[in-house]
Amino acid sequence: MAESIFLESRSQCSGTVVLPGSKSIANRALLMSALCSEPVRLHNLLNSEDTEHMLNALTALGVQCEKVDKTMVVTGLSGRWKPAETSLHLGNAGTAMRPLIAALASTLSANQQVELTGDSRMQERPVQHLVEALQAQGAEVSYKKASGFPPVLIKPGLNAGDFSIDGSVSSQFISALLMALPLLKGNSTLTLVGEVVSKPYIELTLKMLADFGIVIERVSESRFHIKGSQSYVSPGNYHVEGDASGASYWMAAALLGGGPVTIEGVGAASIQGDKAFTEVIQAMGGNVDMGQHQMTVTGFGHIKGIEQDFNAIPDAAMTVAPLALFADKPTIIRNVANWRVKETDRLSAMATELRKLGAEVEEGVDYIKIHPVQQWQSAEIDTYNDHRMAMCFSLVAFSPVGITINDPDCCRKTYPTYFQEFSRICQSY
Ligand SMILES: O=C(O)C1=C[C@@H](OP(=O)(O)O)[C@@H](O)[C@H](O)C1
Ligand SMILES: C=C(OP(=O)(O)O)C(=O)O
Repeated sequence: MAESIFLESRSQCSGTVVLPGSKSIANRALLMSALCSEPVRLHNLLNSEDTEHMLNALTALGVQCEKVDKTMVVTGLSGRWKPAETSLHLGNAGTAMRPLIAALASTLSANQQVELTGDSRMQERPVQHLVEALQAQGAEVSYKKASGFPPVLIKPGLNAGDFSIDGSVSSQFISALLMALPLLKGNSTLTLVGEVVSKPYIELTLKMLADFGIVIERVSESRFHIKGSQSYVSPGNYHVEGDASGASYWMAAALLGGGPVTIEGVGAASIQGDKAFTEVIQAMGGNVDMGQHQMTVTGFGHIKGIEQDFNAIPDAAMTVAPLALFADKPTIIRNVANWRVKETDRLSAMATELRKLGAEVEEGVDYIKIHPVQQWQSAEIDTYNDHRMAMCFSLVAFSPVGITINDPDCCRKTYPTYFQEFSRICQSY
């Protein structure tokens, strides 16, 4: 794709979008399948940079991943990885890095060691809480560069026992432990400490673990009992539902462009927390007709500013920012401090780029307040190698001035076909 793309001013959006598979579900399903001993046929697996990294890593560990028609057939090794020593490059895929740290620490056998590394941004994204939780139970995980960040070297040595994990920076640390601890010899407990963020992703992990035959006993909101020596059991076939975070852009486009837009792949039956973005769309003035696995969104030409705690849906929350530019009053996106440790510092990047359009923006430690634009300025938007920055700012095409987006191709992390789809359903007349 071009280095930048100019999206001319649009006024309408209608049609049907079939969502690609969810990144969060795809990378969990790949890892869980790799931990089975019988094949799993994964349907509607997302094909994107983040899933490529997980697939390549599992393949390097000896897992057979074979594309048969539209299905990915994964034949796992129950954690009996093949190489004695290897280094795995995981790009900037948090859903690969964090779960693999814990899974490998739990399964490597004597004389095996694995280095996990990633791109330059991954080397700035924290893993300290997870690594400390593992080290406290004997894991040999060491930092190869900066303390607290990838790359890490993992050796065997982790024991079952009483684990405690700080969940205030990333829920991925908790998901990682929930997936890994059942593999240890011996029973464990897991206690969550700190103000846990992104909670629905923990529920997603628990639901998927149950689908793969793993039993986790939740004794309270923040405490789990986890039996050891469990085996992941192949469900045979596993369907990856559409990406609910990706759906947020089409819901927003329908709100701005009137709709109706039918979004297929996510509905009331979804197991992803980001389906709650439908409530945000309604609060901002849209209508959502929910089916079990799809929805239809309509807008009415009036967008309401909102103030809300978005801690539970940090990814979809970014989509509120471009909508706020068109609203009738200021919008405040609250409690999103961990935006700062994702693909880029999203609070800072969002404030900088929104201001280029003529918006008055206040950036707090853990919030952003966005005033509606009075006078649109045409701008060239930088995307910071952050797929969500690129996808969010496409929505500014509904302004009278259109929008230029630099490096739109960074959306390949989770949604490679995004801009083709955008041009297909968002029209200029
Ligand atoms: O577990 C997951 O699949 C994810 C959890 C969230 O991260 P944090 O828990 O770090 O907020 C989310 O932002 C990320 O895109 C995917
Ligand atoms: C934070 C994100 O990704 P990751 O899975 O790398 O954490 C995201 O997709 O918005």
